Amino acid sequence: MTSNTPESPAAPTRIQVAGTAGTDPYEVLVGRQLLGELPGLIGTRAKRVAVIHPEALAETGEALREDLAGQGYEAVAIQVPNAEEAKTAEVAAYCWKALGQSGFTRSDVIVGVGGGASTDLAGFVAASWLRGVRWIAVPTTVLGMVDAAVGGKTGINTAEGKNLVGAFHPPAGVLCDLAALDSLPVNDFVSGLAEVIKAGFIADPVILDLIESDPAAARTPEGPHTAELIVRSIQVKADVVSGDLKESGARETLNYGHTLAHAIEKNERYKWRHGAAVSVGLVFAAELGRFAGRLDDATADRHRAVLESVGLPLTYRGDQWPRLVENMKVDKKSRGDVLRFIVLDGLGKPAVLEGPDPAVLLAAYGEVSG
Ligand SMILES: NC(=O)c1ccc[n+]([C@@H]2O[C@H](COP(=O)([O-])OP(=O)(O)OC[C@H]3O[C@@H](n4cnc5c(N)ncnc54)[C@H](O)[C@@H]3O)[C@@H](O)[C@H]2O)c1
Ligand SMILES: O=C(O)C(=O)C[C@@H](O)[C@H](O)[C@H](O)COP(=O)(O)O
Ligand SMILES: [Zn+2]
Repeated sequence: MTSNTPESPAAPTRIQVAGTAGTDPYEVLVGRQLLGELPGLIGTRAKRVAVIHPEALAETGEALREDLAGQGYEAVAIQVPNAEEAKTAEVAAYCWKALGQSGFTRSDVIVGVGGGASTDLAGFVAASWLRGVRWIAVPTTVLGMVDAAVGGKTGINTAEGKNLVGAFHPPAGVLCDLAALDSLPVNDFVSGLAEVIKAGFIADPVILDLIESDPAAARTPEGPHTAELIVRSIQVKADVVSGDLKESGARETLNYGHTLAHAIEKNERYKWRHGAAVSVGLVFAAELGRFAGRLDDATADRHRAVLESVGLPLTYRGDQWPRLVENMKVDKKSRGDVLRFIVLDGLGKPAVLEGPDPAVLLAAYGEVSG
């Protein structure tokens, strides 16, 4: 990837997401200085635009609001808490109130700016307001760009579990401005790499090769492969959701590592970053595949090695297993009382493991107990 000057940004990479289940297709753009794309995505019918952004991006949110107001829209900025504190029914209700007070109609548009938590909330507000208004995602974290903003899963958490309330409501477009990553704290940058590595294991091993070639560089926005890692991961997600928006089959593979990850997040009252929990969940899923006799040792071991090389966690508290099993029961892949996991039958070969023997589950957990 070549660098570009402020005067002449290189043309963005465009990744297509097909419309399925009666939804429209859309594009994910990756590049720099992409906000000029917003008016085209907002369209001519909108009179009002609501910019939902986290506290950490107060200046960005206000600048965007001013810019849109300068273009003639009635623009409001709705500031929400950072991270998982935004993914609550109370914050969604706060957003609904702001939309109601601004007279927001079905032809108006929401712009969700921020990390995955902010775009999950903004998308959910868009899905629920007037039973669905258009929205545009402007992800500003690695994780948001490669995963959360793409694919139309929107939602909030409840005390009982992660993302338990939500809707499939794809955006009209996704703008990934790589410059946003410059202000991201390193822990948040690295946390996003867990989903990048997930994409590598389930579908695109070149991702793993690129990270393994220089793990220290992979931890930074300036890394030589950062843009390629992001584009490749988005392509993996786009390919899957283009064929299965509502997770009736192939989309479950994107949940690799998430059954345990979400149980950990709930156990930590959503104070852990999602990517950190996914990292532990990926090691667990690899061990589960190995103990179930489905995954070879080399590929299972590679999980631990590549995750550790970028500084992601590999273990969780050994004494929490009974609580984690309880938490996993509300995983969205569960059917009745049967737990279902995504495991690998080999590199790039994700598959479902249904109702594993509790002894196998415990053995796999033994490998991630710290
Ligand atoms: N919908 C999906 O398909 C999907 C996929 C993966 C993850 N998710 C969700 O995404 C969330 C995690 O997203 P995340 O890792 O982006 O975390 P996050 O949204 O919590 O963001 C992390 C922190 O960084 C701040 N921030 C965001 N952009 C910044 C920037 N450019 N500079 C400085 N600070 C910035 C945020 O305000 C927050 O405090 C979880 O809730 C997870 O469930 C959803
Ligand atoms: O897009 C998907 O599908 C995924 O599973 C991607 C996950 O990385 C993401 O964390 C998603 O929000 C999890 O969904 P959930 O349905 O298990 O809540
Ligand atoms: Zn995830």
